[in-house]
Amino acid sequence: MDGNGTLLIAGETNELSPSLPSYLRGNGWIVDHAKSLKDAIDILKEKSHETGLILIDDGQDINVPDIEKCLEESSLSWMALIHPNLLDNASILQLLRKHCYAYHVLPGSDEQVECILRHACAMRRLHELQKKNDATLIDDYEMVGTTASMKQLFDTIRRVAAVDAPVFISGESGTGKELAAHAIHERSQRRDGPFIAVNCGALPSNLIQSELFGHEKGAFTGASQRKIGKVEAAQGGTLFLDEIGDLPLEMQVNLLRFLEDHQIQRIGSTKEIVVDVRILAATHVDLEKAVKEGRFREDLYHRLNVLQIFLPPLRERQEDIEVLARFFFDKFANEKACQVKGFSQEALRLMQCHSWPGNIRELINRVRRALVMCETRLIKPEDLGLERRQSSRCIMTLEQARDHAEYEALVSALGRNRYKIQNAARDLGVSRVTLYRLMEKHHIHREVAVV
Ligand SMILES: Nc1ncnc2c1ncn2[C@@H]1O[C@H](COP(=O)(O)OP(=O)(O)OP(=O)(O)O)[C@@H](O)[C@H]1O
Repeated sequence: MDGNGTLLIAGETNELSPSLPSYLRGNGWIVDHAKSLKDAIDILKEKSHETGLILIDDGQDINVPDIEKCLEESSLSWMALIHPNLLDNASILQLLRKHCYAYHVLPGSDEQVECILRHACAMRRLHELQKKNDATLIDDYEMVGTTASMKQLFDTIRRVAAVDAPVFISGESGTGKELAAHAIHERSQRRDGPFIAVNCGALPSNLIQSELFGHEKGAFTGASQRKIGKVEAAQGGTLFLDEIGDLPLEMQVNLLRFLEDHQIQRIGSTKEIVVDVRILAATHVDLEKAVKEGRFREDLYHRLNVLQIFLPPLRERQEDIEVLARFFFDKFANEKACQVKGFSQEALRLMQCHSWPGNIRELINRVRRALVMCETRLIKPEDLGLERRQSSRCIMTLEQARDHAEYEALVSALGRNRYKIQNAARDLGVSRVTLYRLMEKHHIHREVAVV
């Protein structure tokens, strides 16, 4: 590790290793020392450290929730120094597993402790470096993307944000249409005005008129109050009309009229109100087809379709899958300290092969689920709910294809022979020793195998 690491020591060192802080300082560490957990939490709130050393002695009343609070306060790399008696304490062991990079049982020499701290600090720096590399790929509205199509999209967003014309955003469900609309608004001159989103598909047809344009008190049965519609609420800002393809034909006429004269009338009123909004519309259906089939007005289509943005499906953005997965992993893992450190190679490979019908929304859900399900340091395919079965759309090198075929042949022979090693080995034309070696290579568990 190059340079000095920053370290917070939490706990009283006097009886344990009185020389430790000065030893570490002497070796170039920048050390803060909090004698109590409460002081440690206060310091962590103010200052960031790369590494933490928490001392858990047996003599005191062990307060597990307080220790956990301290370990969760910051995402630094923790090492624990614990009294040997605590190795029987299930809650302490769970804390170590969940929050610490490493632990050492007392007594530990200053050299040993420093060696572990150096590793912890190096891992922390590696993690930060990777985050920084990924972060450079994140646009400033938290839209992640590395592929050429995403870079082009970010560029288009910047361009369309600079003008005030309507934008038509298309793309499959979950590809980020609403996020793109937000990004346009945030970069436009209207950023200080409201951003109002309306899901045209979710509105019952009898309420759409009032929802969009508002109504006066007593305009119809049940209209006990004046209601400002979404269009008026977006005054000075941006109105995002999601699922515009689901807007009933009669409402399409009203919307077209508004787009032409920028005036609305609340139901039950004859007063024209001028509303200055920018319209962004989105759909996941083929609107041109809807126009051809007479379900969508052609004049409205052309009004909305001045500028276009297309959000590509995730399966066509292979390089983005891993970057996005890591982005959401960091986002959710940081919400709570957890023992999961990343994705296994197999999980990453299967993510590349999956067709992602739900696009980024599906990826988010799978990563969240994996963080809950995962019981090891690395997320496995099953934690993500992805099958090990290979999808035909995955791009593989010859070596990967061979590897995969080998795995499939092993699993199928073992399954056919109910995990009887001798029989499976005979079917495969290999020795038992070779079969064992191959099972180990592919992480096929021997516990279920019968010799
Ligand atoms: N490039 C991206 N980087 C980071 N997060 C993204 C990106 N694109 C989409 N997301 C996230 O994915 C989720 C789905 O995005 P969004 O709601 O914008 O999709 P949509 O296309 O509008 O979906 P629908 O058609 O179902 O309304 C959101 O949580 C959004 O923040």
